[in-house]
Amino acid sequence: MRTTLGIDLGTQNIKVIFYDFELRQTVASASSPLNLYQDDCGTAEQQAHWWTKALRDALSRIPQAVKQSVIGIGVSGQQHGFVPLDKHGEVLAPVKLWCDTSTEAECQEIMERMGGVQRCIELTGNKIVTGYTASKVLGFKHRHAEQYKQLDTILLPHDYLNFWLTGEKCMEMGDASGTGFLNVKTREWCPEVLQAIDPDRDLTKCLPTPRINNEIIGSISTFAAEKTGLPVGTPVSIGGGDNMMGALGTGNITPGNTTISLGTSGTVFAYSDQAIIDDQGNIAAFCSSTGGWMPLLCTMNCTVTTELLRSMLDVSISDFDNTIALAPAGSNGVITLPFFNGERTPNLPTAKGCVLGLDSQNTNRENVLRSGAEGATFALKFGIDELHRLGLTTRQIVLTGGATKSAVWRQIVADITGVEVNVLKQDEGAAFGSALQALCAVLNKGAINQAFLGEHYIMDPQMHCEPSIVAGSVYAERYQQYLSAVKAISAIYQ
Ligand SMILES: Nc1ncnc2c1ncn2[C@@H]1O[C@H](COP(=O)(O)OP(=O)(O)O)[C@@H](O)[C@H]1O
Ligand SMILES: O=C(CO)[C@@H](O)[C@H](O)COP(=O)(O)O
Repeated sequence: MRTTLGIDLGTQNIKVIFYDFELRQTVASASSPLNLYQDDCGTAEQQAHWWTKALRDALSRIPQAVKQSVIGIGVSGQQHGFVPLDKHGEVLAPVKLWCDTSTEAECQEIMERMGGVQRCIELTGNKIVTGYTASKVLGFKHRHAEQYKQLDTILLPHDYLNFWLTGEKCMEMGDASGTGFLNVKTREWCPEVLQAIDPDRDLTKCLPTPRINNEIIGSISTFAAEKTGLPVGTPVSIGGGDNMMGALGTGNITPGNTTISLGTSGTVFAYSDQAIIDDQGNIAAFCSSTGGWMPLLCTMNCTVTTELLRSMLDVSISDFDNTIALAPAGSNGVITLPFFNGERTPNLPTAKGCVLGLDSQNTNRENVLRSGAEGATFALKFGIDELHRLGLTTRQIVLTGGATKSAVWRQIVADITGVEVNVLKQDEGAAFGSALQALCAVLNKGAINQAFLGEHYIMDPQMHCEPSIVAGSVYAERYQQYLSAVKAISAIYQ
């Protein structure tokens, strides 16, 4: 048996999958949950050592024979988080995550110093929105002046795991494009943003050069081998942001494909062989990890919404589908605006979740819970519309992320978007993508192409969903109501 290991550092859990590339199947997998520290000022943090502990925990449940079969390892991770290291490689502070909105004032401060939002988009391809790394670095400077002086290296979450596994500090172009300080057109750090963060210091000295090739960055150190049971010397590929690895793991490596991820965040993204810059700033102009670009819309409240409602309504995950199946498409008029953690798109960092349309007849668990899944999906339908506005097309949607396991939610995606939905047999897109990247790095000289990978993308016919015309017409009307409701509450939360 020969496998590659894909590791995905998500927000709610870390997953490991061992992919037997000869049999084309996952032979072992495990996940371990992660805590998240949040407060009512928008803070969302994790400790970097929680990640390594969870990784060790997940790997401890994999048989040693499977671990010995690994010929390459790839790491995927939640984007944007800021891991500040001192010169000894020690982490200086808790990691502010992609969903931390506490540095919204710093987003504004950076863009004002750069000459405004449009200038920022002109220089980097993106505006600095809540969650991107740039504002977290300035927030760190403001609030932890002493530790900021000791800042030696800026890493992103998956870079930190790479560092822990191999001792190498590096960055990958796709994940680097989510910092806010990369010019996505030239693929170089943008001096104007870095100076807006700190005019007195050359922050490029804290940044590893972003790498564009899917190369091997190092190998499992003796230290990491002792902690994890992985064979010392196993090659580790560069990895990438979870959406970039999700693109690779859902076959989204050529134009014309669309992926939706139903995870803690909701994302919708496409592949493009040229930079797609949105002057309205709804679609992020990220780089892909496969040499192109990855226009993406991210919402901060996808399964966040269903988890909160599920917990309030006391519905177990195994009863989730049965419960929401009791409500019809459109949830009998209940509409949830899912902004429980504030929101990035629409740009409403201080917004709150709102449940609208309740009356004496429709106030029940099934309508409210289903409206949560529908609201989170309306937010992603907006992403599809925005991609179309920028000239991209959608032939099919490949779904990934934890909630892909919900058959009812899969159908909701097809019905709201009006597009057929497919799921790969290897449905853990980000973990699978990093396992495939490791495979390409070890056996295909880093080249990622359909010719080498095509045979690994196997659709699961049982997960396929065709859009329903009847449900689609209910949703078309409800979507317009959703958009009007977002507009109405924007006035309250702006
Ligand atoms: N059967 C299911 N039905 C609905 N939602 C599910 C189901 N299984 C998992 N989920 C959701 O998926 C979430 C985890 O998604 P995942 O993509 O792993 O998140 P992340 O990568 O952000 O940590 C869970 O918290 C849960 O809300
Ligand atoms: O911020 C973004 C994308 O811009 C998020 O998609 C994060 O990358 C977190 O992903 P999940 O934990 O939901 O997988």
